[in-house]
Amino acid sequence: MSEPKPDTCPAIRLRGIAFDWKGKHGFALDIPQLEITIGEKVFLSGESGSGKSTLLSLICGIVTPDAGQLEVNGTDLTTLSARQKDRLRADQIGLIFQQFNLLPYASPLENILLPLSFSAKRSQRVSAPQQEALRLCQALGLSEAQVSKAATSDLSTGQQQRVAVARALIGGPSVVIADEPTSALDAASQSAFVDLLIEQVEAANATLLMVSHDTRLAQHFDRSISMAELVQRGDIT
Ligand SMILES: Nc1ncnc2c1ncn2[C@@H]1O[C@H](COP(=O)(O)OP(=O)(O)OP(=O)(O)O)[C@@H](O)[C@H]1O
Repeated sequence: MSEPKPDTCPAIRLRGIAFDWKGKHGFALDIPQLEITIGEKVFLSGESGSGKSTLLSLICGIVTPDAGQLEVNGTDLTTLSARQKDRLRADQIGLIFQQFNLLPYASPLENILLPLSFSAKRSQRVSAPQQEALRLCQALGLSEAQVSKAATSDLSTGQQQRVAVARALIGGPSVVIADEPTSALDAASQSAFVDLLIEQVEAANATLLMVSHDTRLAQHFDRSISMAELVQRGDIT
């Protein structure tokens, strides 16, 4: 179930998605269609509160649509149990959060290796985990001394962001989802960080969907879409 299908199906495919956060003033999201092909790097923008994070949560299987189809590598998440969705997410999706969600008192290396303990599939793809973590860190501009620090909270914001990327990429997930990963960085570092992220996503042959408010970053991507476009007329690939 949780192995990517080897054919030409899109990495992400949504059809007729309807979702609302239940409650008195529940926010509703309707997305006629969205298709992201394997290896594509897509930039997603939208006003605050337009539903970007909600859409990412749907794609990751964290929340379930009320209607429609939502496929990741050809598997329709709406047909899976909660446990199967957790497995698919652990095996196939690398996540980078706005606030990094790193364990502050664990070392950077321990943080990076964490996804391997949640996914046998990702673990199997890495024969020497420590070396692979160091290789990723080196590619992302983190020195061995920085990665070897006792606590991740001892690193700078930019360094922690790189740790978060290495954690998302380890074990070769086929899809990388990044929610405002540059918001804690200064303007000068943002562009360089996105270049680095894209370079590593390409090296891993992964698909990238990144959310940001900063539309200047869109130029680094294969395609840029906005929530307004998605919701009003659907996404045409
Ligand atoms: N867990 C939740 N429960 C109820 N409502 C929620 C929840 N998460 C988000 N919402 C609501 O859904 C709407 C869209 O929020 P979402 O975080 O998806 O937007 P966003 O475009 O990512 O915003 P921002 O750019 O400010 O992060 C908001 O009205 C928000 O209050």
